[in-house]
Amino acid sequence: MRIAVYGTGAVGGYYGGRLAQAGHDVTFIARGENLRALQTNGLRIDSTLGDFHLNPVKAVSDPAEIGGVDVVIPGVKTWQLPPILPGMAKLVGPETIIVTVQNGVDSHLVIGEALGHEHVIAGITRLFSTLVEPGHIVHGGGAAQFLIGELDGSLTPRVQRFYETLKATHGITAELTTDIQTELWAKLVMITSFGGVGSVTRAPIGVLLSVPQTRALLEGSIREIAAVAASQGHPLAADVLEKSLAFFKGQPYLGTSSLQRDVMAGKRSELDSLIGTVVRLAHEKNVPAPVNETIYAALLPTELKARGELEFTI
Ligand SMILES: NC(=O)C1=CN([C@@H]2O[C@H](COP(=O)(O)OP(=O)(O)OC[C@H]3O[C@@H](n4cnc5c(N)ncnc54)[C@H](OP(=O)(O)O)[C@@H]3O)[C@@H](O)[C@H]2O)C=CC1
Ligand SMILES: CC(C)(CO)C(=O)C(=O)O
Repeated sequence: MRIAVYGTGAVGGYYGGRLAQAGHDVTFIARGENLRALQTNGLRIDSTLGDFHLNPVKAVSDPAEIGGVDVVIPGVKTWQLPPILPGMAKLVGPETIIVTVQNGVDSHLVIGEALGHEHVIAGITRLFSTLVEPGHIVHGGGAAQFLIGELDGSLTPRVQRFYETLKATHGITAELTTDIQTELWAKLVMITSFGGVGSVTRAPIGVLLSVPQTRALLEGSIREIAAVAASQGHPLAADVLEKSLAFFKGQPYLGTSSLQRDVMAGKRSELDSLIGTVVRLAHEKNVPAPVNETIYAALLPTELKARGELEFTI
């Protein structure tokens, strides 16, 4: 299968690396030091599911050098998606599928509006991965899940084919769903509560669960987002709270989310596409969301600073 990974960071690099390791024709699109490292030393992945080093790898800066592929995996953060859409168009032929991996509930819409909804399959990834230095990814924790589904729920040959490809790939736990929209909301519940409470407290998940006050914040956030999901026509299972808490309990004591790691590093984060989306939709539908509103407000000053829209030093 011809695959292009647009944005070779923690997630795109991990899944693209595994697919390349399995023998697929994968080209990585990267920039800066990361591109230079990939072109010079290849892609190194240290993973609890087995370390590997791909050298050489196909890595370019300009998607026009690749042309149309079977599958595009955009590996960038949500706020980095709009600038890459013109480049992504160069990878898309009549049969190309674009499979999202982003947290949040609207990356598939952003891409679909620009490049055609018919090309987009939504995906959800669950893994703990970090680009620790250019060309070098560390995957910790357990399985690296990749759940995919057509947006209308149909089991088309193309979604089944990509599912079978993922399933046959070592280091990827593939899942196929007929209700990806609800799954996106279930993931939003989990990542936004975990990421939001972790970001304001600067504490890992083991601590958040063990301190009654922060556990109450987690639970309050989960309940609010579940109510927002229902208001959007995606009611979640009645046990969403229990399931989210069970997922958190299964994580290492020091586990953090990608949102929290970005906030703590002073980098621009996915605050707007995660907590911001919850707050905006709650307002629109008059759903009470005091926990998420407070977390959003508390994180906004440092987020604006990271975006260069506000300057302060203390
Ligand atoms: N990390 C994780 O464990 C998980 C992350 N996710 C989600 O996956 C998505 C990706 O996150 P993650 O992999 O952590 O992010 P990373 O920051 O590690 O990776 C994004 C990569 O895309 C590159 N990039 C951005 N814009 C461009 C561009 N115009 N041209 C070329 N390369 C570009 C970045 O380069 P540069 O550094 O130069 O900007 C970076 O290398 C997010 O939506 C996140 O929420 C989901 C589950 C787990
Ligand atoms: C759920 C979690 C924490 C791991 O997949 C995640 O999505 C993230 O870190 O962005």
